[in-house]
Amino acid sequence: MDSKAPDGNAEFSFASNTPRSTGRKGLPKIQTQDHNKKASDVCHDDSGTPVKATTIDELHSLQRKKSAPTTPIKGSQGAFNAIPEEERQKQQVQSISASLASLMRETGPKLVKGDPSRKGEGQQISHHHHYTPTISISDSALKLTHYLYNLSPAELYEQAIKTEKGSFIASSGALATLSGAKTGRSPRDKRVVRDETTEDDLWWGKGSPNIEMDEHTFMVNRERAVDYLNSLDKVFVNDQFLNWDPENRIKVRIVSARAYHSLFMHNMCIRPTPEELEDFGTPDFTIYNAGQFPCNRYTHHMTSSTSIDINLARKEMVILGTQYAGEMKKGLFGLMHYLMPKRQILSLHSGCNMGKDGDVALFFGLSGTGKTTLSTDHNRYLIGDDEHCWSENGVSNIEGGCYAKCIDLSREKEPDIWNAIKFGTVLENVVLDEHTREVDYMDSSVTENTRAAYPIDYIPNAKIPCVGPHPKNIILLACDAFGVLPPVSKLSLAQTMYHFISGYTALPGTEDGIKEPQATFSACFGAAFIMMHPTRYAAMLSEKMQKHGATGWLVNTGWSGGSYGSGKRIKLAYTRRIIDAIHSGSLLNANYKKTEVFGLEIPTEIEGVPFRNLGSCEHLDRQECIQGHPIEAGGSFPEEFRCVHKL
Ligand SMILES: Nc1ncnc2c1ncn2[C@@H]1O[C@H](COP(=O)(O)OP(=O)(O)OP(=O)(O)O)[C@@H](O)[C@H]1O
Ligand SMILES: O=C([O-])CC(=O)C(=O)O
Ligand SMILES: [Ca+2]
Ligand SMILES: [Mn+2]
Repeated sequence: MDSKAPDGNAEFSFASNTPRSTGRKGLPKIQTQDHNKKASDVCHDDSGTPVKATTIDELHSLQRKKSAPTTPIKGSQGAFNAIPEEERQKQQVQSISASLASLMRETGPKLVKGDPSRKGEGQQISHHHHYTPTISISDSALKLTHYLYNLSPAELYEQAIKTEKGSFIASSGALATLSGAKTGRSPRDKRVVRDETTEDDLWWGKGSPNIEMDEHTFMVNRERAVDYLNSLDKVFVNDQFLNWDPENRIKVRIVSARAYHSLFMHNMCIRPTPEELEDFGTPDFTIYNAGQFPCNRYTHHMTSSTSIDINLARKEMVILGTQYAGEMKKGLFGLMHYLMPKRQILSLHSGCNMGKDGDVALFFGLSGTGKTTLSTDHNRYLIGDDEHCWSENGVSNIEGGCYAKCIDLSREKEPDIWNAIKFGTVLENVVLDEHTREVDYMDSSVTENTRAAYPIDYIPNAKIPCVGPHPKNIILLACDAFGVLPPVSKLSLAQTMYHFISGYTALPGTEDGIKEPQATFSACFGAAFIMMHPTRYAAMLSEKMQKHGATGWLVNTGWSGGSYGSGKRIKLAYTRRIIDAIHSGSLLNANYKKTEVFGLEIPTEIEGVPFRNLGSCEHLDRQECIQGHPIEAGGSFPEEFRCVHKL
């Protein structure tokens, strides 16, 4: 990465990276009529060229074209140290066998690549083993496990629809699916192995998100997950990357039972090119997702049927008893919160975008405060919506996709997210019309925490590769249901650190079982994911902000001047204008006054934001109060209306 301004710098130049935003010149015209065609050429049912197949099976085999290799197969090109395709397949089977091996038994698993229901359709059966579907083998040592490796979205759709109840193709083309009983993360069931490696490095005890577990218990759960996965007909394997910073890229393998999980991770992690996949080798970290299978409550430490276990020494994570896909995403984020600070790189629960002049903004905030919504800005380049690293070289996205909340989603307010919900996108726990398969985003019958997971390039102005220079603005988002915080305030470095460490928000949570708004203080705006003590991250943030001259802001995306129940949430359109004024630099130069309560610097006015005293609820518009309070005639600003809400 390079931290220079975009002018003339390929790394940050947009023209080559965003062809979608430019005009589509030079596309061939579609021929709708062939004027040379004579009337006698008109096709009749029996006059077409017959299909080149004599049986139905042959016809079906014609339907599937063999993908041309995207890179020449090196072996056949006579390259020197190239591995022949057959050898590469053998290595892949060995690598995945090693991942799925029981640590207690000497035999197995016996792996076969391909779909068990499509025997003979071009699947590669590993040497010696032959699938014998007529014999039902109960002995795990003899049973074969099929694995489906880095399937494409289309293949994963088919798998999901064939075998996972609750999978539907929504009218938009997205794959609608259910995550089962858990529709949010389970932070009370997130455990981390405490051993010599982690004893001193990690944050333990009161306030820490890391519930400790011992190595032995981890192995019990690991074995349980591996046995479960091997007992299935087939498992999905994804080999992918984390972190767009090439120097700090992490290789991850996800072994899962559901096509939904495989597609989710396909979208959320960085997708390797075929060339990169050839050299993938051994993963740096492996997730075993056996979420349909519970943990055993007789097992030490288990307090429910759910356990999400991280073992940093073994570089493994085991998921039992929850199918909520966000556990995988956030489990890997936890890993980055451990690995990156060890390399002096700050990991951040933040969104990130960049203006046309290369000015980068970070958006911190707890779940639901607006990181995804506000970083997805049609006038700026999206670097990422949720997880980033800030290194000596600048910022890089950890992920390859976005995970947007979609409750009450509308095309008008969030057009880019709306348009990203199309073929390939996973739509979790939404409600759809049983006939038209149209999604009702207002419907929270399954959960308030409905989600869409899509590859970042589904956003037209995504910045690929997802890296950028050092941030200029650090925007702390708080969704304040109590209406205490002003809509925006400028922070000193000390105030930024104070708010970063306390991480205040009050909104309906993502986490399982929390539905009513409640005040939350979550260190680093993501205490559930940090691994070390919050001051460690805060110190790095402070140091980086000082070094690169970044300005801190506190933006309230919730209620202001009146609490939840007595008004409405601040309109997204107004929040966007506040954010625009931060990006443009106009807010930096505005007039400020200090509030008595927090000593916060509050701008006296913001262009396009119809309220005058930003610290109280005299917030008026020509037509309405920003918070939806009733208005009456006779106010002094802007002309004649006044909000009647009394503080
Ligand atoms: N004034 C506002 N500012 C930002 N978001 C708002 C505002 N009013 C309503 N919203 C809604 O709040 C939600 C913010 O969710 P968003 O997905 O951006 O959260 P997030 O911070 O990315 O959370 P997570 O970390 O869980 O992904 C969206 O549904 C958005 O439409
Ligand atoms: O992890 C999830 O479920 C969604 C998310 O981004 C968060 O909660 O911060
Ligand atoms: Ca988000
Ligand atoms: Mn998040």
